[in-house]
Amino acid sequence: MKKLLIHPFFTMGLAIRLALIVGMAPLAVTDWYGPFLDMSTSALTLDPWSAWVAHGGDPVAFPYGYAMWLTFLPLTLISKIIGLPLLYAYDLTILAADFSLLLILHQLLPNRQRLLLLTYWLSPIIIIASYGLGLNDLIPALLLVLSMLFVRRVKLTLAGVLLASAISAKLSMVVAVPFFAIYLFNNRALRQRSFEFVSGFGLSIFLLAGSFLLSGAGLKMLFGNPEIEKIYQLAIGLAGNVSIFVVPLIYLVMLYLAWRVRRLNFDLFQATIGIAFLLIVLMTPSSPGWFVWCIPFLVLYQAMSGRIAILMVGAFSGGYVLSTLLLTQLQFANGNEFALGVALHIPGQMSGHTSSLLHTVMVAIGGVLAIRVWREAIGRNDFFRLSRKPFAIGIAGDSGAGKDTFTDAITGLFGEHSVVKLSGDDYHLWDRQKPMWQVMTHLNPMANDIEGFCNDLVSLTDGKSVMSRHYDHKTGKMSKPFMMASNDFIIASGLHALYLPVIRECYNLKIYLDIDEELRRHFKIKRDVHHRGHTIERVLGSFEKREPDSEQFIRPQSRHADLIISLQPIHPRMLEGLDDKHPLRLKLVVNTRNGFNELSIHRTLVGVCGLHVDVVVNDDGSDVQLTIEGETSGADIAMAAEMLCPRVQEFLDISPKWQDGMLGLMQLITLTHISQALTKRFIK
Ligand SMILES: Nc1ncnc2c1ncn2[C@@H]1O[C@H](COP(=O)(O)OP(=O)(O)OP(=O)(O)O)[C@@H](O)[C@H]1O
Ligand SMILES: O=C(CO)[C@H](O)[C@H](O)COP(=O)(O)O
Repeated sequence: MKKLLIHPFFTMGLAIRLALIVGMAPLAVTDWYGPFLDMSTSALTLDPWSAWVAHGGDPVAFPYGYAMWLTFLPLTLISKIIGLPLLYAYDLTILAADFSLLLILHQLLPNRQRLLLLTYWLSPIIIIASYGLGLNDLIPALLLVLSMLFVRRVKLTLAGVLLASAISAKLSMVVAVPFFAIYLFNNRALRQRSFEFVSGFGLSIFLLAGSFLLSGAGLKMLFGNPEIEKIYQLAIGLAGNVSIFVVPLIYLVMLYLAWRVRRLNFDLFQATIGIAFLLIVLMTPSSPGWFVWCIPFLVLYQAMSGRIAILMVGAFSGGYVLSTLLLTQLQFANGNEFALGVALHIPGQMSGHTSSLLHTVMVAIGGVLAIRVWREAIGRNDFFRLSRKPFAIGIAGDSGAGKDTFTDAITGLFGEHSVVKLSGDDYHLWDRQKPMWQVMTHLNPMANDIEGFCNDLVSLTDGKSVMSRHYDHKTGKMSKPFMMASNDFIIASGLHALYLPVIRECYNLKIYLDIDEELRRHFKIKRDVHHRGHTIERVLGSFEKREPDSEQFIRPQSRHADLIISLQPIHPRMLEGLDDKHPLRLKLVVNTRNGFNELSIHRTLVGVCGLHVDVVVNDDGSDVQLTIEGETSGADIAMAAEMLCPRVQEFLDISPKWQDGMLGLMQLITLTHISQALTKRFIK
């Protein structure tokens, strides 16, 4: 923040603001807001609107709710006590809101001080609307952006309270509500907690709007405000009295498009609200203050897009300055006035034409900006791609290799709400007691409905639901069929998950679990005896019986994997005479076929997790082998993941479950590969 405040652009913007606060006396403040605030603080009442109208005040003077009034109250009261002109109390409140908005944008765009100061703090739209014309649109804009920041930080109750306050400050902010609803509802992780937002929003609306609704005069001022009619002005007349209102039509289309994106990320969320505001402002004879609503969104867009966007917003702002000054007079504190049309000797009608021409240019630039925002923030977006097609991971390996354990660990990262699991065990052709198992093992593809597995996988990757059954390892029987819906992530695991070429085609990432054979037998014996009700003799017998099928059908699948993960004991003979008192000490050997960022992984695993890592890379850099040893915690692995794959962080659950030790490292390595595969999908 220090960097922001000592930058010359900050000083320049502040000096301009202070000069305007001293030098200007905008009519909106001297004729409307100032007198209203003066009267409302002379005799404090909970219904200043009725008191104002009863004293013969202009009904258009303060058509806002409690949030707006309460924002101005403290400095108005203080200035009355210390005898400062009320105009300063008003301007300083605006300045405080303005500075707060700068700081919030700084939170959203850390390390972009120069750009932020150039595009926000020196924005002529903010300066002219707020300090030249005295308009108060910064207050609702600040509350709205603050609400979005708290949504991003998953402080949803507070976000709801702030959105309700933004609407109370200015009814137009209601435009953003459906976008909040779509964002929260379509994002499964947030949907679980959306009641927090709803309760904060509902309670605040009840308190802020409920008491306002009791004020008949307040309601009249709000709904009698001619500004509201502006959204109906652009209309296409049909037969009789019926017209199509263009602005509501565009707004509804925007809502539909946002809804169609099944899962919005934060960039998409703020981009859609920004576009909605931009289009509404451009398609109406909007007040100069309305443009202020778009500025925070345009700042975020300029940060994302770069130079051309900055130039376009600069041209847009230039058009705003000229057209506003042609149509609106500036009022100075010393009683002088300034009208650009008069200064340039442009006759009244001409200045209207010139202003309309400028507005047309602004609509053209604004329209292009809206399309660019849509294209860049929405088209080039991981979530958008994910929403079109789920991300499918295939995990194959022998019985007891750890497929279910690993699947559950990956699910813990994304959250049960975002994952659908397809298990090969559910496609065994027969229940446990069927005689067919005397002649065939589960490892034989013929003993499984691999076609059914494949069809269901294809349907799920196509976003369709499937009818599935579950094989219960306790009873050895299949469950009744049930409906299984597709989801953002599909994890298909099984003995034959990489067996058929057509199955392999479905995956974005193919993994083979190549666990050390002794370790696999150790894990399987423990699990089958303790959890699946088998005798030790039967399990030992099954190893011999299954070995030929394992060699023929299971192990060759590793050839097709992008990533082979092998859990091994540190010493080859460590499992002999093992007891439960001494924990197993394991190492992880990872082989990847598509090359990956082994140098940064190496650095991070050593630096952040304190592990020992060996790296072997083949000649062309495509095959990489990592051997990882040591103890590490889930918290350290989470930190490493933030550094190694920042782009996938917003795919993760609100509180992703990172495992300690080797399982956590398997999660991390897999996440780096998911990130890589998503990037590939993004480039294609
Ligand atoms: N990474 C791991 N760390 C510690 N224990 C593990 C790990 N992977 C597997 N295990 C142990 O091995 C046992 C078998 O794992 P799991 O049930 O996940 O294997 P599977 O491949 O799904 O087996 P199956 O195909 O027979 O269902 C588990 O009960 C678990 O205790
Ligand atoms: O190989 C297996 C899973 O991959 C199992 O052995 C198979 O599912 C049969 O299970 P159970 O022995 O509990 O009936």
